[in-house]
Amino acid sequence: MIRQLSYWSKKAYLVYPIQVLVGAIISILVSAETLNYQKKTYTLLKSSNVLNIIFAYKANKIWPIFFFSLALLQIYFHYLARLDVLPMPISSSGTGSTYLSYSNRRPLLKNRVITTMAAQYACKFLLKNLLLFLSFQFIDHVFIWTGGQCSSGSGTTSAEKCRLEKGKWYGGFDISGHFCFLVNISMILWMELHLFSRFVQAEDMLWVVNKWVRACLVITSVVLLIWICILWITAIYYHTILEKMLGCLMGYICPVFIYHILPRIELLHDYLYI
Ligand SMILES: CCCCCCCCCCCCCCCC(=O)SCCNC(=O)CCNC(=O)[C@H](O)C(C)(C)COP(=O)(O)O
Ligand SMILES: Nc1ncnc2c1ncn2[C@@H]1O[C@H](COP(=O)(O)O)[C@@H](OP(=O)(O)O)[C@H]1O
Repeated sequence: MIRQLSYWSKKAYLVYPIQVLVGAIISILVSAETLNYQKKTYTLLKSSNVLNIIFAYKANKIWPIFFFSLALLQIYFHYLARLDVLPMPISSSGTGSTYLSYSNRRPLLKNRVITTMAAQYACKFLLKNLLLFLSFQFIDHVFIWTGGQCSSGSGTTSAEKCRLEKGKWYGGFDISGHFCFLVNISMILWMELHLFSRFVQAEDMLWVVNKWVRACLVITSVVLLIWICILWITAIYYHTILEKMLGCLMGYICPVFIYHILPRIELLHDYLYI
């Protein structure tokens, strides 16, 4: 399972542009009338469908659960890998395997591993929120500058606030918030799954992956697949091709900053990476 996860999490970044491309082809080949009829007929295609409500509009409430679960897993496995004596299962008096007691603990190194990685994940979380905040400021202002508005009459410049006011967000160039948001949060989890599976294999710690670890990885993967399903609907039934392309492109802002730029900031390297 770990090996498959390492492979698919490495390839995941290709899925979203392919969805935009396939969705564009379908939206060209299938008439707008047919797509609009299907959108109005099938519940799963409507904005109010339960998947969209729970896994898109409330994604900022569920995403931290998976992010910090993977963070804790990474910290735990890095902590174990830094111990001199890993807990090797040994047969005992028939009461199931017990573990060697840890020896040669190096408190300083143990603490440094935990504190450094905790700082790393705190920084990743803050950076994700900051970059998404700025991205949605950009998306919403482009919409307003291109003549868009909210039908609630409040004059809000936020699509989210407009929706909460039960208004209609119409009239402007509407870069896909679903693609921008769901690709960003998905790519962060894919990157964390990749880093974890690669570390477990590199440190030969596959035997530490118990049923609880596997359950965490499987549930996270299922949610990522649900977000891919939601984006198939977005890719086929919503937005213009350019709005989806730009939304998808903006979906890589967080992964690029967090996993390619941040690790290369020398000033922070000693504080965030071990
Ligand atoms: C190098 C060290 C860096 C550390 C960072 C230091 C600075 C930290 C500051 C962090 C705080 C930032 C303040 C902003 C906090 C937020 O606003 S977080 C929320 C960001 N916004 C989103 O996540 C928007 C999500 N969008 C939605 O949910 C949308 O409703 C939707 C689902 C995409 C649907 O879009 P519609 O257009 O409404 O259809
Ligand atoms: N997968 C999906 N399922 C249902 N509705 C979707 C969707 N993707 C986008 N939409 C809808 O398309 C509109 C623009 O979405 P976004 O800008 O976030 O990509 C939003 O509708 P509303 O305008 O009714 O809120 C959103 O709910």
